[in-house]
Formats: sequence, C-alpha cells, structure tokens
Amino acid sequence: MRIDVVTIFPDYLAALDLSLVGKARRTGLLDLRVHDLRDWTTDRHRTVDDTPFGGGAGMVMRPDIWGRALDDVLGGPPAQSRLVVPTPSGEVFTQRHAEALAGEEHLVFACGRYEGIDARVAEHYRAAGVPVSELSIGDYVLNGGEVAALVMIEAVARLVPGMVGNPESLVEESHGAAGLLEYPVYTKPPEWAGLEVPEVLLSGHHGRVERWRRDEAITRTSARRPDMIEALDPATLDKHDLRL
Ligand SMILES: NCc1ccc(-c2ccccc2)nc1
Repeated sequence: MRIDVVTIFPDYLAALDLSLVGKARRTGLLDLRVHDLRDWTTDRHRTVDDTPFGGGAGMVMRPDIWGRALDDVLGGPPAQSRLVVPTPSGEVFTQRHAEALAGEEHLVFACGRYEGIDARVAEHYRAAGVPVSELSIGDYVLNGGEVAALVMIEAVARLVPGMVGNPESLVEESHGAAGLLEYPVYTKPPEWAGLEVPEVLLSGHHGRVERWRRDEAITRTSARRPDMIEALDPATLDKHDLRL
C-alpha cells in the first residue's frame, strides 16, 4: 500500500518513522511519502492561503496550489487512489472506515490548516472520478488535519497484512468481539499499592474468567458508552451469551 501525505508541516508526520509504521516503511510493506505543500507554490513567500470569499475570520487554503500538488501526488488513473481529507465537518472515522481504507491501493491525505481547504478541491477530484473521503476523528477543534491524519494512518496501517506480527491481535481489541468496550486488564505483581487483582483472574478457571470479562465489558460499556449498548445486535448478544 502507498500512502502520500500533503501538508505545510511535514515534520508533524515524523512520528510515522517510528515503531510498526516505521518498520513497515523500511521493509517496503508500506510506501509512505510526506510532501510539503509549499513545494508547489510559485511566489517568493511560498503562499498557500488567502482571505475567504464572503468575509469572515481566518484564511482559506488556495485551490490552485492544492490542485498542482494533488495532480502530482494522485498521478495515475483516478480509480486507483482515494483522496482523504481530515476535516471537522467530515463523516466520523470508525474502525469500519479503517478496514475499508486498508483495502485501498493508494491513499492521499490532504492536511488542511487555517480555516480549511477551498471546497472546490474535493469537488474537482470527485468530478474527475477520484473517490474522496472527508473524515473527522471527533468533535473537537484542532489547528489542522495532520494529527487526524496520524490517527487514521495508524489505524489503517496496522490492518495491512504483515504489519502486525500476530494477526490475532488485530481483532478489535479496544471494542471487544461483541462491539463492547474492552474489559480491565491486570498483570504482576498480584498486589500493588495495597490493591489486589480480582480473585477470579488468579483462579485458573477459564470459564469463570471468561464470564467475568464479559460481565465487566457490559458493565463498562453501559456506564461509558450507552450508545454502543443501543447499537448491539441481539444476535451478537446471543452469540456471546451476553445478557444486558
Ligand atoms: N476531526 C478533527 C479535526 C480534523 C481536522 C481539523 C482541521 C482544522 C483546521 C484546518 C483543517 C482541518 N480539525 C479537526
């Protein structure tokens, strides 16, 4: 898989040289390239923004600069690349999106700053047949798309076959098999700071451990994410012998 990131802060993406993603790059599993949008400017000040039509505060990123950059980076036939634009006004990115994006041959992340990118950029590439995903990682204000791109790239890259040593660990561990939150985990020492590990986990009784973990997952999900409880598919509840 190839991933390109276009940004005015390329150093922001340095974190992708580390750990699993870094290793995948070195082994050629992941072809990740970071580009400075200013490389496509033509003026002395390398300007990428201008004032918004219709007035209002802040600046907007210019479509002509983005157009030159994305034409270069998208390259080849449109059908083979997906343009991903992190934006607070996008569809909320979920594990489903990560799974879908992990199946793509080529992703291009356009990281906006200021008040965002001129809306004609997404419109232009959609009209040219390039699939465009405008995605939000949550309802909070950031100063640009780079952090959101890091989140999405990590979520996607770890799903690329061969990325993670043990494919077992790719099961949605943070949203357990049944679409519930993960149960609490413990390790040695058995007592720490006057706190003990739940007895059942030391019992060696796998059936009881499994039951305890399922109950904990339900308790946590009910308390922290009632929306997920609502969304639970009854068949899943049966499959996992879960009772709310
Ligand atoms: N969903 C989080 C998120 C993603 C992107 C941006 C953003 C901010 C400024 C310019 C361009 C994108 N903000 C929040």
